[in-house]
Amino acid sequence: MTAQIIDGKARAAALRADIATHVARLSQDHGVTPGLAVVLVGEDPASQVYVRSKGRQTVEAGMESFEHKLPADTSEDALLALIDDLNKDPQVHGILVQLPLPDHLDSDLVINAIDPAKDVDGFHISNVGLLGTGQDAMVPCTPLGCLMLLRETLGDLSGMDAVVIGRSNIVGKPMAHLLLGDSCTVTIAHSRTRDLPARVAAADIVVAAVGRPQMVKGDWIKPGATVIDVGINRIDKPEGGTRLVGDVDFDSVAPVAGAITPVPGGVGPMTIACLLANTLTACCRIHGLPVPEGLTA
Ligand SMILES: Nc1nc2c(c(=O)[nH]1)N[C@@H](CN(C=O)c1ccc(C(=O)N[C@@H](CCC(=O)O)C(=O)O)cc1)CN2
Repeated sequence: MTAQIIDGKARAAALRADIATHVARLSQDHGVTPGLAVVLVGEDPASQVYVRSKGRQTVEAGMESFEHKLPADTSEDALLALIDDLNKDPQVHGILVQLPLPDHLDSDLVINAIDPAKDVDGFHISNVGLLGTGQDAMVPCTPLGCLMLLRETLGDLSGMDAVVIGRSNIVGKPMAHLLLGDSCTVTIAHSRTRDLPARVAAADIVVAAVGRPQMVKGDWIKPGATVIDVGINRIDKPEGGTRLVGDVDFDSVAPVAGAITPVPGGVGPMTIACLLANTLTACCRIHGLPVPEGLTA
């Protein structure tokens, strides 16, 4: 068996095109343009790339982009004051603070200062609680993107056995809640999990979000399973230079799995497309307008 390659890049492009259509209609019919504010503290090179992509794709979708780039030594008070301004700004419907923040800043404190209605990352404790109790929440972008890819690949997920490897607040935990919401039987595995290969071998769906390059091997995988690789790891190439790999050993897993996301070009592009989806959702909710179908969990 050779796995179907799940083309996240193409799926993300289609989602962005759909969002752009809705944004144009929103402006025309209601005179409202969704606005996304992205806050970057410091000069982490990867974060700079992601923030640039977010700004570009926001504008391409017809939305307003507000970028706030702050020096690495920005104080917590200054950052909280900026968030307070953005919470009050009627042009801003979505607020995102790029992570990781420099060590002297308390991420939880900063995230929980964002108005939950504008929390397009879905990291605010209110949105975490709403998702955990099956209510309408802003859903974290990466897990939302994974869910969209899974539904498109498999259709109804009900009754399937899913393993989520990784228990982060950004991916692992919300992913598990989303799969549970779609009536999967969910195992959350982590660094202390005993006999991880055996647990993975029992799963119809494997979501790897552990941050360890090529950890999940082909002989762990149930033949025909769907494998979603959230990892983005840069490793050295034997001939010099570097390349991106996921948390899944693609070469050994692809011949066994039924479907698999590549890295790059799988989950990553869906993260930013879902950020735009969440911004449109937040804008509609704030203005009391119906949220277009297909953007939320
Ligand atoms: N506030 C947030 N911070 C971070 C998030 C997040 O969702 N919210 N996620 C990650 C980084 N991230 C977006 O911010 C992100 C990561 C990767 C990609 C992506 O498209 N990756 C490409 C490869 C890119 C490359 O060449 O390096 C791919 O997988 O094809 C988009 C967004 C941490 N911080």
